[in-house]
Amino acid sequence: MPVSITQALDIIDKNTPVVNSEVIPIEMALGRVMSEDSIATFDLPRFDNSAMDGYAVKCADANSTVECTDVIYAGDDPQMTLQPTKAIKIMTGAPIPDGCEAIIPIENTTVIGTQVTLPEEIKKDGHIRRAGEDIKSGSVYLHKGEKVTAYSIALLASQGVTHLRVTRKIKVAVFGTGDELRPHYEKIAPHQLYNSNTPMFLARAKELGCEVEYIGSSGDTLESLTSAIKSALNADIIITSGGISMGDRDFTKEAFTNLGMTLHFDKVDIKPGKPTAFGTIGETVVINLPGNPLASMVNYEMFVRAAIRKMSGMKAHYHHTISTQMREDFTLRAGKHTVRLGIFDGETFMPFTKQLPGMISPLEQANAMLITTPEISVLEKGRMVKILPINWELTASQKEDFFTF
Ligand SMILES: Nc1nc2c(c(=O)[nH]1)N[C@H]1C(S)=C(S)[C@@H](COP(=O)(O)OP(=O)(O)OC[C@H]3O[C@@H](n4cnc5c(N)ncnc54)[C@H](O)[C@@H]3O)O[C@H]1N2
Ligand code: MOO
Repeated sequence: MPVSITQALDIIDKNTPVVNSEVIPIEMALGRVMSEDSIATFDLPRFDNSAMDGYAVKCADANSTVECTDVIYAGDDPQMTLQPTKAIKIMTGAPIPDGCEAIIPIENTTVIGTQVTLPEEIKKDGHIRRAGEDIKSGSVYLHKGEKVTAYSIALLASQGVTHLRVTRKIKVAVFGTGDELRPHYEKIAPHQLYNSNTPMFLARAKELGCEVEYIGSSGDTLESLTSAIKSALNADIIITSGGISMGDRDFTKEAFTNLGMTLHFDKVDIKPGKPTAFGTIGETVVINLPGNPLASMVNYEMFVRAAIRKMSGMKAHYHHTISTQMREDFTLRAGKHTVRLGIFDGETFMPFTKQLPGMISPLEQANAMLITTPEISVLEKGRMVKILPINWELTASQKEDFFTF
């Protein structure tokens, strides 16, 4: 019995372990997932400072002319106190002197020699950046389970952090099965075909932040499959394609089971990609995808991506959708949970009219997919639909329903 897409995702979630962690320099941490919270050890900004090049003044001196003989630069440690009827010239980022109540930007003053005429009104705290207004000492500024971005790195650097604990890179091993498959760098006979799935799996795993090992392709015999699997067993995730339906030489599942794989499901109620299987050998996750390129890509996006996110320790590891409208009317065959690839243009979504499980070109053009429930046979122009983006990561920390019905 096939499991539903939702059941399949639940099973993957439950049976996919999070990889262990390592400590690395922040410069190397881009795209990794935080294994612990980062707690601020000091306020940011660290001290009250000026947001403008201008004058440190007192509010009571508004609408008068004050004397200025001192100047404070960024990086100075000013041991001075501002007195009434005086101003101290100050640069952006410089610590404000004691007694300073506001900063007046240079362009709002009139300066003649040491005499500075101030505006009619001075707002208390104007143009002063207060210590801790960005991050308070002791607060959590990055959370366990978050992906490290360029901006997380900025925060870490601003706290003087050199290293952080993140989950290690996930090791993915990929291979295709089928005697007809040949690597793209060889000459082939007219009855053979190039293995396009394996390079696709490999590139996609890299895009998703994994380390990848290319096992190439295995023949259709049990022996050949067993040897390919054995050389992949040090991986965290093994992704294969082909050899999993009803054909006389479809031995993939058998070869994995012989090597100790617990099979958690071997069919999903999804079109295309019904023969998708998921198992585990110890801590290693195995996903057998169908050989048909479009079916394997769709189920990679649906299931492999979910497993990678879960394994990486991401808190927001569930698929997240965009709600949009149909660009034009679209008819499809009812009766199945169907995935349609298409293009989201920022306002509307339009599925491709030509999409068959063996095709490759739609994979390259699509940037999103839509999943319909069995009763749907037509999607009218303007109808609200939910889509899963392919080209960018949109994730949720709560499980979400992503079907269009
Ligand atoms: N009697 C039945 N036949 C089939 C069923 C079924 O339920 N009953 N399901 C069909 C469905 S749905 C799919 S999908 C395919 C899945 O088949 P396999 O996963 O066993 O894949 P293969 O038979 O090995 O190959 C299918 C197709 O894809 C091409 N292929 C395989 N690997 C690659 C690769 N690495 N790169 C490019 N192309 C690849 C292969 O040459 C075949 O054309 O089964 C249906 N049949
Ligand atoms: O999964 Mo198959 O590609 O549905 O025909």
